[in-house]
Amino acid sequence: MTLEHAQLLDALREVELPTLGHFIEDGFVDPRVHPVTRSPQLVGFARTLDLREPDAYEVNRALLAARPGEVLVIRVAGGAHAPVGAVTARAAIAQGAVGIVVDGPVTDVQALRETQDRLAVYATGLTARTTKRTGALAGSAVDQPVVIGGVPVSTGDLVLGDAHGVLVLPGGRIDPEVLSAAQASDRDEPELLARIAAGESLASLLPIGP
Ligand SMILES: O=C([O-])CC(=O)C(=O)O
Ligand SMILES: [Mg+2]
Repeated sequence: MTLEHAQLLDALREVELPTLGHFIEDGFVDPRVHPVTRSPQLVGFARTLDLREPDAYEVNRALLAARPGEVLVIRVAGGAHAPVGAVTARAAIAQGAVGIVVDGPVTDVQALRETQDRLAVYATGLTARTTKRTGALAGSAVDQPVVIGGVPVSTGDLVLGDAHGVLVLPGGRIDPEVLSAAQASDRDEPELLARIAAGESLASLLPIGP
């Protein structure tokens, strides 16, 4: 990872996702994929898994492929089986992964919360219906592009997450002007809030046109 790269990741860990929402329109995952853990801001590179069948062996293949700093991004066809729970989460952490995003449910919720400082987990909900050792996917699902909450994701895309949900940046890129505009907005907002709280005229604080 270059220094520039590391600085970008650091900046993305600091910027507020809702601030990026003022400047970016695409890439926000549908809010039905929501945080299951109370974790630090998530920033990492996607490692995708397209679970067309609820095949537990294929989940293990994705875990073996995961690299430090990655986020497992899993689409669950049918949305009824949990591919992630206590064992998966611990294995992901052992591989250095920083998050898991599932378009589908997860399980073992208590265990997921115990490791929430190290692994952010996003999902559509909870279920006790888990994956099975069927081998149905036979190694065909890791690194396949997926659509998660309406957003296409490929291995190597940047995945951001906070308490509000998940944002995907295709190709791991963000327009530097967008990032600096968001950083400036974050810097300026506390003063605006203070001025509103102090009773300053709203007409002078809230623009109503360009
Ligand atoms: O095997 C699964 O489907 C998920 C699970 O329970 C775990 O990771 O512990
Ligand atoms: Mg389990």
